[in-house]
Amino acid sequence: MQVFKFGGSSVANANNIKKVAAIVSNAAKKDSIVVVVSALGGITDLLLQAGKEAANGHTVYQEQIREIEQRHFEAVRALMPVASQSALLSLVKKATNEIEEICNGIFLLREITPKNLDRLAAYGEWLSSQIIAAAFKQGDMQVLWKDAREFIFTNSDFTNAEVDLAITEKEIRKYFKENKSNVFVVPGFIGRDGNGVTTTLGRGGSDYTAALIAAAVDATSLQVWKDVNGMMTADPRMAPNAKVIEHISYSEAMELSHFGAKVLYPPTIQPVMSKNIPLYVKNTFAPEMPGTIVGGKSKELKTIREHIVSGISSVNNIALISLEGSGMIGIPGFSKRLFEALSQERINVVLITQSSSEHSICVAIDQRYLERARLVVDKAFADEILLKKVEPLKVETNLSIVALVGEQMKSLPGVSGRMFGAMGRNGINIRAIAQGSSEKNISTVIATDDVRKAINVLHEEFFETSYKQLNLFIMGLGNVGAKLMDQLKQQHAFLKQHLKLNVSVVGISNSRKMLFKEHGISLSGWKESLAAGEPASLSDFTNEIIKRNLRNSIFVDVTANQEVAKAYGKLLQKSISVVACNKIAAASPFTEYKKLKELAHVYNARFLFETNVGAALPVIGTLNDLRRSGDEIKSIQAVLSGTLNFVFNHYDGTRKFAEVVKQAQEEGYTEPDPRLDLSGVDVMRKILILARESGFELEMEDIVNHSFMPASCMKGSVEEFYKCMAAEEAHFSNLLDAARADNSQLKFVAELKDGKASVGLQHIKPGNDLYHLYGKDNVVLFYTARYPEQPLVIKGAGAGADVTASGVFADIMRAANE
Ligand SMILES: NC(=O)C1=CN([C@@H]2O[C@H](COP(=O)(O)OP(=O)(O)OC[C@H]3O[C@@H](n4cnc5c(N)ncnc54)[C@H](O)[C@@H]3O)[C@@H](O)[C@H]2O)C=CC1
Ligand SMILES: N[C@@H](CC=O)C(=O)O
Repeated sequence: MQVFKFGGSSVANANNIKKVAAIVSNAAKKDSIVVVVSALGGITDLLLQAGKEAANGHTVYQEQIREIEQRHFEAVRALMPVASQSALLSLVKKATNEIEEICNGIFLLREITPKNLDRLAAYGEWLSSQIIAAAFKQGDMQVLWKDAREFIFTNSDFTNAEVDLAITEKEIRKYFKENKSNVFVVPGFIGRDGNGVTTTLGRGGSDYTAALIAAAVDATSLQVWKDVNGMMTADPRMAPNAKVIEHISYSEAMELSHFGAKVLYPPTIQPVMSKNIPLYVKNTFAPEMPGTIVGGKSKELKTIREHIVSGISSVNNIALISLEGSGMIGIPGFSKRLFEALSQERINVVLITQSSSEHSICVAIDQRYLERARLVVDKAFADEILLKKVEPLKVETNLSIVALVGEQMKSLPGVSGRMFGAMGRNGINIRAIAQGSSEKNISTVIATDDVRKAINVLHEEFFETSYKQLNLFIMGLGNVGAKLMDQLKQQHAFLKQHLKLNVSVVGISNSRKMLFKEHGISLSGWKESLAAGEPASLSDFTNEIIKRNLRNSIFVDVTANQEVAKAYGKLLQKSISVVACNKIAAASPFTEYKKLKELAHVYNARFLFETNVGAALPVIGTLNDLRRSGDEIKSIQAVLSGTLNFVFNHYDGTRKFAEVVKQAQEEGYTEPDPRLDLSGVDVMRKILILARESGFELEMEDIVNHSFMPASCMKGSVEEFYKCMAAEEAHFSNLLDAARADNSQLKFVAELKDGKASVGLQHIKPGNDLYHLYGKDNVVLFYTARYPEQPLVIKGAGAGADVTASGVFADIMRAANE
């Protein structure tokens, strides 16, 4: 004999019931089947609402009862031939009349009791089972209908009654021994107490009815048919990549169902586990799918199992209550009194942690019972609170529990480390932790706002063999930003295939417009979409990043804007990594630069700015590697301006100096404001950043700038700057002539020596390491303790949108792989 249970959505209407009939008819060809059914989807809620509306004096309950009636009438008419409908229609009518009479009574009294609620709710399963049994009889099945109240006996704890297992098992066995049929149909969820009054087994209790029957008759299997393909590794509404769990042990299934996986009603597992009956979770709408097998032989489990963790579950509406005080240390009985107080109020304890110092006990409860808990606990410890041995109950709300479940976790060190590491890198603050010694479940209490992110982060960490999701927010879509978008588009498939990274650009902004798309902005049509976006606002953009709270979020600053640089701190504090080619933050006052680094460290985020010096050349990374390995930077000599190198390489007297500068700007080497390059400020920023990364606490004001520009050209607008350079052509040609006369080339050189930095134009002779530097190249010479005479040299293109974008891209990959 097998027991099949069909849930509310599986029997929501006639079409679905026909699918159920096909499944049962097929199975009944080989075995005798007990079918336990829920109420038609939504009917239990309607019944309870009708009762509550009546108690509140609202006549809307009458409409709700008509709706209940109509739903059942429709099912009867669609399932039964006209000639056989009348008996069933009058059964529905009789039942809805009774429901109405009960509600009329409640309406008059303006009072509803748990007993009445159970009486009302029971009509749902009773009616559905009658209709389904009649529908089955239309086919080739021999069918017996049986009211579960005749063999499920409970106490009188209405709405959540406790089953008397011994009598129930005996009565079920007796019935199925004495009655033979191909198919039995039984209403789930309902039972009766010692006085013969109807009770219910708690919401979802039909699963339990089926499990009780399966255990009592020693069924070969229990099949729970749902509208999902099985138990999932996580709630698919939260984690779109959740997968069906093929095979899971009873205790894992129990842990998962206790912690919010609504697929199985928690008490369901115990009866089948005690008899080692395999439980299948299957999909009524895709019966060909294998579903999930709960239970079975452990040997089989180990070979099938791919993952250390079986599933991730969560439960919302949690409050943490903490009892703290120095008076608790070393004195037995505090926890006993706390739990007794909670139990008196029938407050269920969901999770417990106690510090080894015994200074505090922290308990997670359903948030609905918070006020009751506060009152009862403060009352229980009133004397100690008065004597200041214990503090009044501390309370935190809007929390959730997210738990990893898996039997294999206990044999593997490092699972909790991976769990906390992944959550920490994503800025998820863990308020409390619990892990039982069985190590089947590691539970964390976190803010409810972080639940979606946490589930996805953990799913990625423990289940994603396919890919890791990366969410980018890019601000600044000018020369460099646009190239970055091109490169992301070009590499998208490669990253997914080879690095298992799915990169989505979720937000973009230039100074005019901004745009967000959670599942990724099209990398082909982004320009048009951005043009149609909403007006840009830095604060709205950054707030939106925080609000979206997506895992593996990276903010990419491709502007040259000071205000944008000021927003990094706010993002880092939310564990959102920052990748910047904007140099303003790293060249800001030392305290601010240091603070950003500290924030990144404290909040487990990355603050990366490799392109601040030498575009994509590995300058900062190399410097960091040298220092990390214990080397010491003695001095640096460098040509760090692609623009100035380009200008002095191309200025040969055949064209005006201003024209060559214009060409550098047009080719995308200059800063958005080219005066920053020509004045030497851009190079000052770069040597400042190198000095700081070398360990020196320098400020911009400490850097000596031997500017070669006429002071008059640095006043006014960019247009006036160009006009002034044209007018001062003689000044620039004199510089060139002097260098030629000295058999030298002009190079704008940055130096750091003995903690002091300077920048300025120099005559560089053939043979000098800085001499052979073409186009827009940069060169950096590091003299260190380990490179005392022959420097470590880094050389190559130091400006240009394409190379800079590739440097930004590389920083994004570094942040992603952290
Ligand atoms: N061009 C190069 O070779 C290199 C450039 N960089 C840095 O790259 C950055 C960008 O340079 P380019 O792309 O050439 O500049 P760009 O002027 O072409 O682009 C800047 C973009 O930032 C946007 N923007 C400015 N303020 C904004 C705000 N408040 N909110 C949103 N968007 C804003 C502008 O609308 C524009 O789309 C600069 O910081 C520069 O120092 C760094 C290394 C090399
Ligand atoms: N404007 C800069 C670009 C890179 O930082 C330069 O010319 O070097």
